[in-house]
Amino acid sequence: MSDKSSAAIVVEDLRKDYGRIKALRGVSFRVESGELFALLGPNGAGKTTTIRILTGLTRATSGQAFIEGVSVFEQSLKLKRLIGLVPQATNLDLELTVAENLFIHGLLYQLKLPEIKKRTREVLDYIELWPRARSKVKTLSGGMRRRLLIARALLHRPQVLFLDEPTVGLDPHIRRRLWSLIKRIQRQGTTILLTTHYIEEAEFLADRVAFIDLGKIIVCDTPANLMARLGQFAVDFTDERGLHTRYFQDQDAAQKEALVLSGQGYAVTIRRVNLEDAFVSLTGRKAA
Ligand SMILES: Nc1ncnc2c1ncn2[C@@H]1O[C@H](COP(=O)(O)OP(=O)(O)OP(=O)(O)O)[C@@H](O)[C@H]1O
Repeated sequence: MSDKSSAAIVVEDLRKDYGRIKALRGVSFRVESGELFALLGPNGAGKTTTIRILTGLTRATSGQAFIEGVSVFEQSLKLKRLIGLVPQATNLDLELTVAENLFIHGLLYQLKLPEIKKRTREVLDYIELWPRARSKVKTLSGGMRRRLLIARALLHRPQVLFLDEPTVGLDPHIRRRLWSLIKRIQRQGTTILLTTHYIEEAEFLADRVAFIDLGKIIVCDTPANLMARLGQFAVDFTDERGLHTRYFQDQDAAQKEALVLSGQGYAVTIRRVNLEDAFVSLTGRKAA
């Protein structure tokens, strides 16, 4: 086995059964320090289960996991200080203000009062919500609440941040704003593991992507390598059975194929290969 202490996250053969449901069937991966790693997969693939295990919210049926060399299963208190979690559901106290929500989190993490005050200002400035510090959370928009969840997860300066479907249900422009915030957090040295079923989110954000389906990782690589497996160019055409795509390494070959197909009367499009092509060809279905 590789050295556990040099990676930010090491996961070895994780299995999780919920009764007869096998949510995870032997998941293994490694995330290097400072890396942004995406678990990409359809609903029910096992993404949230993986995050819940790695953040100590659920016990695995078997397997091992280490964060910064700390055993997730044996050193849960030490683990808590190392990690921050942005859950899928907005579990903020809606009746309390933005600052009060952060204050409670600071108390739970046993931060000293001056530290809580200082960090509240810092994280709210960081996510551009300081002017709303005294607003009740129920008056914030969905995008603001999502940013506040991120600020709360960063309050105690975690080394590893877990983001479970961080932009689900948000407008495209708010999603892009969150993407740049997530990139900024990574640039400041935080290791990030995020789950998503949006392919473009993984393609845009992740240094490496693991495709997960039915509780197993199918493939794990950089977006560029995953796409290069298919080629550089895709030729789409439609017939009575639906949409078909053929892949080519060079543009000339793609253009030749497109000419042949359009000569046969098909509507044809040539485009660059994207991560969705890689996902569909590996899993045989769409992520979302
Ligand atoms: N508490 C639970 N009890 C029983 N089955 C569960 C429980 N939590 C998850 N599952 C099942 O485990 C499998 C994996 O679920 P999980 O929530 O990890 O998937 P996911 O990839 O995060 O999907 P989603 O994007 O919908 O959250 C699914 O079949 C799900 O129904």
